[in-house]
Amino acid sequence: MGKNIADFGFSQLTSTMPFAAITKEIEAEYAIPISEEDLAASSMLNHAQRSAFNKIMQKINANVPAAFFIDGPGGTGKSFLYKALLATVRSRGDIALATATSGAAASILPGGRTAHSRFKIPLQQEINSTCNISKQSAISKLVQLARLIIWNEAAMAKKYAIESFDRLLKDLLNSDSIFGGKVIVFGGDFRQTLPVVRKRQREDYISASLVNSYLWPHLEKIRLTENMRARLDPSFSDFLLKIGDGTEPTILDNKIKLPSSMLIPFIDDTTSLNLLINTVYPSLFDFLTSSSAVANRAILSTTNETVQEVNQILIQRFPGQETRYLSFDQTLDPTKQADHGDFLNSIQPPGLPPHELILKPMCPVILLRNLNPAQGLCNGTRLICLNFDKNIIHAEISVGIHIGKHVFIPRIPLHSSNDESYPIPFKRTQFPISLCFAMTINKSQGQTLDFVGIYLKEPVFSHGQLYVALSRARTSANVKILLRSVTVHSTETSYTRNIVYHEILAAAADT
Ligand SMILES: Nc1ncnc2c1ncn2[C@@H]1O[C@H](COP(=O)(O)OP(=O)(O)OP(=O)(O)O)[C@@H](O)[C@H]1O
Repeated sequence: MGKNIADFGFSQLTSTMPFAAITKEIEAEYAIPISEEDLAASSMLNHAQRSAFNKIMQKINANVPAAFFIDGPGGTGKSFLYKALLATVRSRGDIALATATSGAAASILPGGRTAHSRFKIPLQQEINSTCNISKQSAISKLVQLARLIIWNEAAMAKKYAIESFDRLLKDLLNSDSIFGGKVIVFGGDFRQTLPVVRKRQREDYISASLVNSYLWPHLEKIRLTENMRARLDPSFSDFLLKIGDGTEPTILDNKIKLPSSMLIPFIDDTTSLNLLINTVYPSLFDFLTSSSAVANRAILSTTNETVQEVNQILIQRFPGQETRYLSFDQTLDPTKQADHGDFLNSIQPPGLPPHELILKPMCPVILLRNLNPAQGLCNGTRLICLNFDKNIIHAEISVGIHIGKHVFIPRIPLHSSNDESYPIPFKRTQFPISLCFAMTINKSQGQTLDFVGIYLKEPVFSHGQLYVALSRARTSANVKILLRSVTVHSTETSYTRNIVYHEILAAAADT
């Protein structure tokens, strides 16, 4: 599974520290495995990655304040660079904290946690919101010891979250310097999806973005440009960049034309969806023998409804005996239970597992909560189910550094979010997982997949979605898209909407 700091002869560090400082969090950081692959990454960097690596390591070595933003289109090796930095710093016996905006992006980094859970950043941020960490806390000690803090997918974070992180570090470290004088590496790509905002208005996305923060001018920008994911298919790489930059010409009704080689022909809804499913998953029996090969395939779609539609079809076709788990849904106000119980069973609020969870041995699922980040169980971790008990599911992690690890998933109470479209506050007791033959485009951000199906029953509805979906694959031959025909004229089935907020890209390019 790899080495940890102790294997590099630094175990004495913990024994020379004051006892009070040897907190659970610090021990957990020292126990993070350092894989041979990540250690070797620093010798495999391309020219721009190497220059970034050297610049950042120089600040760490000199122990001087620095705040960077690694800016690069999808696939240019931002995560690869973070892994090289984390492995290098950790192998010297130092602490490097790995965080990301989303659980899925955090799960890609060894020891990764969401920045919100690591720094107790309030989920509903306002201007001047503060993190809930005292100077005497374990996390405060961890921050003081950290030589490097990485925040991946920062373009997806609300500026107020990053501003409250800045205030937290200044407070914990008694410093007026930006981020308390630590070496901080943010990274992301403003071509990809932006922070989730309630009203989904263009101006709300723009004002919530880090590029509109007082911090943005203080971050030293480092640009990566070579698409390492799609380097074997340069014309695909160029096409992706045009989609991301919004420079692919719009032809019909403000839509772009997709290459016919990437399209699943539209015949009718059912036939074409079947074609897409059979192309992405030609043999579901393969799951029974090779969990990792098939775990790297997925159908991506825009909404939870279309994702569920595909997952339900696939679990029915999946071989094996099904186990059915029904959730127990309770209104927070017990007097409302009788009126709303059945209704709650019928709804599927974002972020909650379904009321009816149908699973089979070896089927792929995704975790919806941070259960135990140190053990690889983050919101976004993908798993393969093994055995089912009444209140526990035995599963195996199928991607990332904890791949192959056997884990147990408990049934737990989960609260609905404060979403206006679901006005009755309630809790659902269910396993915090959902099937992941299909997942939302937003959940796939940060992942490299062997084969990607894109199901656009409705066109994309926000900035960067089409780009994120397309850029998960390494070659154009490994992407198939199904566009639903809105009219009977089948010629229109090769056109789709691409939403790009040029003002965000312009602000991000302006250093
Ligand atoms: N220097 C390198 N040598 C070999 N492979 C590399 C190198 N840099 C990146 N890669 C590979 O290219 C793929 C994309 O890299 P990575 O996931 O780090 O990109 P990214 O910029 O983080 O992408 P995204 O923005 O989509 O999350 C990965 O499979 C990674 O292992």
